[in-house]
Amino acid sequence: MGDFDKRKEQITEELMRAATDIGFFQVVNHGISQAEMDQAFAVGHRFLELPTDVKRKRPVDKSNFAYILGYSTEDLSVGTLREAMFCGFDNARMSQLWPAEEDCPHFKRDTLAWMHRCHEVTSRIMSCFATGLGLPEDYFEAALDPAAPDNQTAMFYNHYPSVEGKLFPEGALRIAAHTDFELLTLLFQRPGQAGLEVCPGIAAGVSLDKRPWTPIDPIPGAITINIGDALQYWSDDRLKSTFHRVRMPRPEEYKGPRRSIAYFANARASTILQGPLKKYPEITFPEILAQKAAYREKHFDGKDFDDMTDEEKIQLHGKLALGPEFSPVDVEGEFPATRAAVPDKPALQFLSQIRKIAPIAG
Ligand SMILES: O=C(O)CCC(=O)C(=O)O
Ligand SMILES: [Fe+2]
Repeated sequence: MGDFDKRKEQITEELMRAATDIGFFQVVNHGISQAEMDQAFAVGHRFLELPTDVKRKRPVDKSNFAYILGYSTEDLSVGTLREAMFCGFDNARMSQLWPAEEDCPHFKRDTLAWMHRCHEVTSRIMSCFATGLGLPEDYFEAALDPAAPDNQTAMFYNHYPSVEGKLFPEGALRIAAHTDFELLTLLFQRPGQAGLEVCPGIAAGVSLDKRPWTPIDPIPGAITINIGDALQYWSDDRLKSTFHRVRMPRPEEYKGPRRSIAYFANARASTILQGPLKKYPEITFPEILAQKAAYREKHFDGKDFDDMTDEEKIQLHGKLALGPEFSPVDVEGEFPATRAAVPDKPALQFLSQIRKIAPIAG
């Protein structure tokens, strides 16, 4: 992305090609230095290495849709955990969740500075997508505004504990196959800590494990970027939200702790999403989640996302995130398609089940 202003047209073309085809890509010369990335990992470390009781002073807050904040551990398959600190921009909810200065000096200052750097990259990429979709280049800008009280962007400092010496079944995963819900994910990986894989081109009727998974190995200095469900919706399915997962290390691979940072850029809760082609009805992000939740209740009897078969996951993604059959009518009865009528609770339950957030044991 170097010489962005001069090369914007070419960069837009390349980003559109990657996003309309695979939906996952890596960018370099994006303006964030290796030193800044290392510093961000160090800040995340500084918090995640605190004693558990200190971290638990800022327990995860799931009170708002997909926008979860605070310290969480997730109970994943085979008894492994991902622990993470979820941070938002400096709004009312987040203000309760910053660690105390004496527990983790400068965490808030450093994290916010880092999130603003991620916002700058996001902003440039989204301006390219706006142009590529035939919209004014600042089309997405207001939806991403870090200062808006209903901003829903979250940045995760992730830690997947070491699996050294642990036994796990073949095919075990550190994160099961899923698509991201939001607009755009910026993922920062550590060299030598592989495991992320993608499976583009999902179509209902084809099981995930019957399709080839392609590794997205860390490239020093690069940012791995993917489209989320909300942007697929907002782009009339032109930009693709793609299934991905993190697999366990193979016998010959590094098995120590795995760290990543994920910046989930999201539209403000009040943003009305509808693509220029008007393929789908106007909707807000919280409503997308409510629709998914209702669909899941109706068709999968409230089944936990991690317990779904691949086929069911694909169905849920295809039908509701966004596939051609998407329509509020899918959930008629339970969810009138009026904005004010959509309750937030089912979406919330749905999300917490998908992410399987559970308090740390012991
Ligand atoms: O940690 C990673 O490499 C991927 C994380 C991820 O896919 C997610 O949190 O949605
Ligand atoms: Fe993801």
